[in-house]
Amino acid sequence: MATDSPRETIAIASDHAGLEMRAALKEMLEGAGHTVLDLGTEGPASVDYPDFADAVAAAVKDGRATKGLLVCGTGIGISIAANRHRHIRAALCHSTTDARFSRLHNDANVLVLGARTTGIEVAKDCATIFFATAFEGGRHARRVEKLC
Ligand SMILES: O=C[C@H](O)[C@H](O)[C@H](O)COP(=O)(O)O
Repeated sequence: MATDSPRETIAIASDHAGLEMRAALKEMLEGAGHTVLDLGTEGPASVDYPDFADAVAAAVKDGRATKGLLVCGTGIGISIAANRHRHIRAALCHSTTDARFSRLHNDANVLVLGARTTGIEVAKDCATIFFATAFEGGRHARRVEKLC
């Protein structure tokens, strides 16, 4: 399997539903040597997931982060919001296979997880694989260019 540089600067954010999963993934990613830019939410109060997708998209756009990680209840709403930004390719992943191919074939730059639909151990494995796998390029590059 092709792998990226093992170090990324990752902008992470979640709504209230993703708070605990985000905290666990932050700890894991920092332990693996990545730099994490944590963009909230700060506490358990109910918030709106588009605001957090927008915050991560902005960090990727202005270079504060090389990739992103978003969590909401299902991962669906925050994926929809993130993918409204033309420079974002957000992949909602439920398995390590999703995570691997989202990088290999789609050059996804934001990993999305659902805290109410995916267990924490699968989520950690998805994050490990996503941030360690390089884009394959070749025929996939032509297709990704058409997304912009
Ligand atoms: O796609 C949306 C997300 O799953 C949200 O996390 C979810 O809708 C939040 O629901 P609630 O406000 O009932 O916690």
